[in-house]
Amino acid sequence: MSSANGARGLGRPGAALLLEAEGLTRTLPGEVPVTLVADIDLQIARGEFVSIVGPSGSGKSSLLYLLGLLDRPTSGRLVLDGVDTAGFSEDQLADTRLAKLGFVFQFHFLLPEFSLLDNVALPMRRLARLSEAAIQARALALLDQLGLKGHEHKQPHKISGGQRQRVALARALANEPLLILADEPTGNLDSASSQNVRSILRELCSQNQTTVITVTHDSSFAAAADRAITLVDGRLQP
Ligand SMILES: Nc1ncnc2c1ncn2[C@@H]1O[C@H](COP(=O)(O)OP(=O)(O)OP(=O)(O)O)[C@@H](O)[C@H]1O
Repeated sequence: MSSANGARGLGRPGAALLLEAEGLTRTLPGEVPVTLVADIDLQIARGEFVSIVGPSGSGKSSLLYLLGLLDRPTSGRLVLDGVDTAGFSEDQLADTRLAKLGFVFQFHFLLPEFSLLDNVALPMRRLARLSEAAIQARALALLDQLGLKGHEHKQPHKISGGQRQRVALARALANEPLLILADEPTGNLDSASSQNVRSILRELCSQNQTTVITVTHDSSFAAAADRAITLVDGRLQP
């Protein structure tokens, strides 16, 4: 991990840019408007592993939601994979999230009535790029890769918390995203499971050139990242 924030430049000079934010600001309207994040300038390269750190309430999740197209900025620009997202309709945002992004949250958000296999297959079925046979084969391969072979037909309540988080990770990887956004992905896990999820994310970056941005309070996570960026009161620290 670099010691400096490197917030305004790429963590890997010369690497291709995946994401660029310029003056990104999100204010909630109201009698007293609340600014969640302000004037965020940030460049993230393909294959970079970035962790967002900072005190509670500093705007980390708000920034992650903006970068993941789950929320819209009130001002500023966000370019993802060479495309300015400013004029995107809700459908375009949803399509981009489905095709290019993968999400992992502190809570797994697996569908309880679905098998693990169907949970992982769901984003691929929505994207509809593969045949049903190929979708099932890929879901099985991902579950296998994440150490869940033999559990495919179980429902999420039949496996452990660490296993559920690995299923959530398999689901996030289903459509081969360019970028994984993870909000406290190890927040509910014991230390062995945390270590496991952390090394899987680290490997993804190194082997597949998948970019990972994670919000974390876990100092081991921040230490495993290529770069940590720090938010205080909604602003990036230089
Ligand atoms: N919908 C909302 N309405 C009002 N205030 C909000 C809303 N969402 C977030 N905030 C406030 O915006 C600030 C940033 O919140 P955010 O969740 O992004 O911070 P965080 O750094 O992720 O916090 P934590 O580490 O505790 O999860 C906080 O002060 C929070 O209370």
